[in-house]
Amino acid sequence: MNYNLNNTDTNEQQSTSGKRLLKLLAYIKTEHRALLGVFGIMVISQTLTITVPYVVGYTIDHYVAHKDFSGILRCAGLLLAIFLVNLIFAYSQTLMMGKVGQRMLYMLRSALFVKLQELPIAFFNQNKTGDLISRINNDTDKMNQFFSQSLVQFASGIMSMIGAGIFLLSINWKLGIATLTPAILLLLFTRILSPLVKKRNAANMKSTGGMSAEIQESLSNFKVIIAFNRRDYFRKRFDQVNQQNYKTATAAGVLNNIFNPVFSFCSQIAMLAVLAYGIYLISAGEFTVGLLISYLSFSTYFYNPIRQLAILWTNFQMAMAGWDRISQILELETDLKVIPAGPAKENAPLISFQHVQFRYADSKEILKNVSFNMEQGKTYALVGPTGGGKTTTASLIARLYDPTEGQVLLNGRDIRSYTPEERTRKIGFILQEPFLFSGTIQENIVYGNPTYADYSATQLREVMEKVGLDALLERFEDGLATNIVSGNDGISLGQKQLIAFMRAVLRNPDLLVLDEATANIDTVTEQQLEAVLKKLPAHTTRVIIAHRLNTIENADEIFFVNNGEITRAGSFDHAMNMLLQHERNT
Ligand SMILES: Nc1ncnc2c1ncn2[C@@H]1O[C@H](COP(=O)(O)OP(=O)(O)OP(=O)(O)O)[C@@H](O)[C@H]1O
Repeated sequence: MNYNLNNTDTNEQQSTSGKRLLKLLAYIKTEHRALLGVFGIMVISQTLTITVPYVVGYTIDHYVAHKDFSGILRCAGLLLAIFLVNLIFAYSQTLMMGKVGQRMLYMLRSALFVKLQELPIAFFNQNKTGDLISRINNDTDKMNQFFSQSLVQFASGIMSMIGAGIFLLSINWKLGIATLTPAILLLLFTRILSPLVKKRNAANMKSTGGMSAEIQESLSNFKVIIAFNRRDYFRKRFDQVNQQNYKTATAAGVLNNIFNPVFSFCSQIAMLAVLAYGIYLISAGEFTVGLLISYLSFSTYFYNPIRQLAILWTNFQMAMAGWDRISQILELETDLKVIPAGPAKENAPLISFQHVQFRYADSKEILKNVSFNMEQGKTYALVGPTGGGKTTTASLIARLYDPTEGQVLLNGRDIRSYTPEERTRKIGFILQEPFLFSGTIQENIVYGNPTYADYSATQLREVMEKVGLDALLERFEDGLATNIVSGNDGISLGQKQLIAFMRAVLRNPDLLVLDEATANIDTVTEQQLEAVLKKLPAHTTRVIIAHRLNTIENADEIFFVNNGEITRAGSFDHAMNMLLQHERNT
């Protein structure tokens, strides 16, 4: 399945953006109370604000003209009251929307993180970590900025425009039309440019994601870069993505910034129209000075929000481009679905590959029509040349991927019919490069193991002594309390493999897969590890992938994995002959 987020068809993206917007509304639905509250406050505050120019005009025509100072004072008092109420309203709105924005940020980041936990390994193979981090950090923040800062201004701007528009048309419809005509041109201008603005902002976010991926890649490989003196190479690569980001940011900026001056110009033209036509109407005796002053204020109330809307529209476009990138992840479904369990075959082997074919996305066929069985309690070894397909076979046994064709059966039942919990309880997998997270060894080895999650260090040690893991624990100075820092060098690869080994054995699985699990371990420790393997319950099946041949000497059966085929290699000597034969032929 194609999980590549940067390789989706842009047409497909555009056609679904309406649906995505609906999904965003579904997210906002949980905030409906806060949004309704803010909206209510906004309606009152805008209604009050819109009366201000009218009160000013009325004061000029009725009190200023007749030098009625008490009337002027009463009006000034009324205006002060309106301003104070609006001050309180504005503060409450900002506070409420700030919280809505933060809650949205929290919700979106959680939803993204949960989704990432659900997605299969193929997704992580096809996408760069840096780009994913950029989506979780930067793109969600664009949405937060829009909701916490821009949405209120956006909505109150529109309300102010509607109110001012009504006043402008009702006071004098001819003057009203003259004032509003430039706004219609602006609307057309915005409609024409908006798709391009969104596209350029999306391109900019994509290149920010690319830059983040580049930084992540070079920081996580800095030792190799220094060891091979490849600093210049990576500097050039970074320079390329940085330049690309600069170009896309400039291209987006050119369009983002075009609205403000054009909008200002149109509002100035509208003012000019009001002044010219208004003065003409006054001289013809059809209008008063007070009304003209009210009119000028109303046109400001109409055009000022438009100018703000230009900026807010850009923020909206950026938020939407961010939302597109976020919802691309949220919409993904894992293709490793749990299917309904069919009847299990009786007396079935533990693992059975039936006509299995497999290819990675965009790769050639890695396994071609492969069939074999693995029985309970036996030890199997997978041998073969580098890149032959051993890890791939083990990954299919653990259902890290599904076969492209054919079936993998676990205890006679399609492996796809087991829930991830059932499957991981049955199958333990020690990867070539084990994953450890920051915490103590104890936390790392009871990871995902509910049986020992609440055990004290002493209780856990007792369990480990019974299965012979205590000898391995002694390799660490502070035993179970030894601190691990993920991604840090305080621990060797061999030590990491030991911890992963202890973690897998403690889960007491029916099937234990060791993928090069002893490749970085000294011979003495390897013997200790073998002793633990021998002490495993009789029903435990072991699948060992190893290049070091002594590791597989005691296997009950050896499979030779090469060129898409898996062949029973029979005895150890026969397997060695096959390997040697292969080396001679290549
Ligand atoms: N995530 C992936 N995406 C695409 N191709 C892959 C991926 N992982 C492995 N391959 C390809 O699949 C083939 C088999 O790889 P695999 O890791 O299974 O071999 P292996 O026998 O375990 O090799 P090694 O002994 O070096 O560990 C190789 O050609 C490899 O390039």
